[in-house]
Amino acid sequence: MKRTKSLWLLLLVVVACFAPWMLGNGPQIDYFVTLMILAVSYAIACLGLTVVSGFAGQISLAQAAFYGVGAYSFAILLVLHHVPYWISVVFAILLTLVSGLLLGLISLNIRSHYLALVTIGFGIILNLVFHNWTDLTKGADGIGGIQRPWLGVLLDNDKFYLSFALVVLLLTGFFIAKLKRSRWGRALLALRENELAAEVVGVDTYRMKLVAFTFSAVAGGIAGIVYASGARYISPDMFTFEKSVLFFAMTLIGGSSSVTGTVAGAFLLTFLPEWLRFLNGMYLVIYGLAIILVLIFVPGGLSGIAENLAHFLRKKNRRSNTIPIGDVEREQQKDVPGWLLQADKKMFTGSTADSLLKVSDLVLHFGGVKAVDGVSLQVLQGDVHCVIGPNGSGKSTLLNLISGIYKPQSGQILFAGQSIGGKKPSHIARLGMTRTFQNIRLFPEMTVLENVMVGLHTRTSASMLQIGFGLPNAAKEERAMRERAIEILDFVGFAESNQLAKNLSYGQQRMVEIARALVSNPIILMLDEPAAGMNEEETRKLVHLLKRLNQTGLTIVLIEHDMAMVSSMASQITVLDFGKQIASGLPDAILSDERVIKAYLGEDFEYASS
Ligand SMILES: Nc1ncnc2c1ncn2[C@@H]1O[C@H](COP(=O)(O)OP(=O)(O)OP(=O)(O)O)[C@@H](O)[C@H]1O
Repeated sequence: MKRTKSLWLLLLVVVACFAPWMLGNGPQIDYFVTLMILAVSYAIACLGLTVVSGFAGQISLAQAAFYGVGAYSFAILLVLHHVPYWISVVFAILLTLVSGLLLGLISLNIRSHYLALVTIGFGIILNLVFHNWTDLTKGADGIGGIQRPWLGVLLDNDKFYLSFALVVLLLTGFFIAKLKRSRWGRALLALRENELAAEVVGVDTYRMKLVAFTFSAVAGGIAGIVYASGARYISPDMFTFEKSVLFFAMTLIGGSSSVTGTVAGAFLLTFLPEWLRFLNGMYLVIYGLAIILVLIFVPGGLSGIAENLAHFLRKKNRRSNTIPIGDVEREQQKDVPGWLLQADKKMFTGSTADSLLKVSDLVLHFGGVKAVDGVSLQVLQGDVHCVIGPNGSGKSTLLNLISGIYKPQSGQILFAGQSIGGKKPSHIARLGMTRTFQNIRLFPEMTVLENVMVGLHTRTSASMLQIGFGLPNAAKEERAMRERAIEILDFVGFAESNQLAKNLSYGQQRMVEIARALVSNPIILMLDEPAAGMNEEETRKLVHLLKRLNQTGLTIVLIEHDMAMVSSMASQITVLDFGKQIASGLPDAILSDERVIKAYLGEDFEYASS
């Protein structure tokens, strides 16, 4: 498979090197070659946008600014300061990297349309710099006499330069395509799909945003260098806000998270105005209208059309092979994956007698609402510790505090002896505490397998460069991740994992969320009302699964209203009411406690000790 992809790349590089020479000669061809060089540079810039907007879901309207930073810093060094060609290239890329990092840092806590506005402002400021810092940039006059790379005479020929630019585009495209199918790509997609869920399974979303902005800036910078060297002249008019909008439109029309789609979109929107020129004054209207119609009627862009077609053809020939969620017979025959066994967890925590999780006097008030008001509890290794209480009593808030979603106003949370109060959710996940949500939070546009593989982000380490350049250790790690995710999915009852998470039934989605939380082999699994919305059969399977997991030594914190489930599973119970803990201890004592019956269980509750 890997060899096939490398052969494809080689073949395309060969085609890119020779195709321009097949074009013949003449002024029309010269113009076509010039446009092709422009389109290639646009496509590289748009690939950067694919990473930040398509993968990571961060709206960026500053891509023309990075295109400009790359072009200007390269031209200034090369032409005005006579720095050698490749040293100018390296410094120009480093400068765009820094500017991308800067925009990323500015944008960390800003979302949606506010983020779009910030990126517009960033782009406008840089364009003003290109225009007005005349000592540095030569202002509106621009910089001319930009040379081409080292093959001198040969690259002076536009056709040869086009071959060179096409090879740069191919390498960038392959690098990004590889990235998309890796731990980095999945983490970026998870950030786009559900930022909170990504954080809770261990993806450091701040870091991912910085990575996305920096990567997109570098691609923009490379594109700017390719353009500047190709056109031999640059001026500020080339790097305006309108150009950023054009890049955005190209990416959307192509299909924002598709590499081939983005490249197709860039070429289409570069050549479309030329094809429509016969319409004279009307061509811009038709061009604009065509873009609007595509965006309205084909929201997935060109790649969306191709995907739908492929999906339709595949569906025609396929039977569903997803194992129904209630298939307990099958589940009982499945072994618990070896890596989920207790030995690992003992090693991590030392003694089994220690309390794994200790919460003391935890407080979080929302204005006048005392959501959590001085709660203390201890979870021992191997426990199923249930937290129960009436609606609004503070159970989810307690879990949000423990998993790092909220910062406590006071009190302490110790996990395996370490204070974790106020730490980021991704940090807590890395330590070995994972969770599911009351309202399921999957990554809907990702497949079941990808959803679960995101859960392994904290347990893997291949760098972007190792992945992009296809180094063996990265490929090996990717295979191991895939195997492990398939193993845990198989264990929870999924034989087929290539469907999108959004297409699953409610009960199946719950199971995928649990598999995603389990795949990193956590020390504690925290579940917020996992049986909510499940039918009897699904709940039965869930209880069976959780019991088996607990038997492997997995410690479970369970918030649940289903008292049959609580009674059958709990080894300890904590009861909350109005944010206060009204009882905590063994199930026998708690479920027959007068205060608990009065506040929550009701007089009709009958406890059958198991
Ligand atoms: N982000 C928030 N901002 C303001 N108030 C909040 C917030 N989150 C929770 N609350 C309030 O805190 C209280 C406790 O809510 P919480 O969701 O923790 O209760 P719960 O026991 O999990 O309830 P349920 O069983 O219905 O899920 C409620 O009054 C709720 O309205």
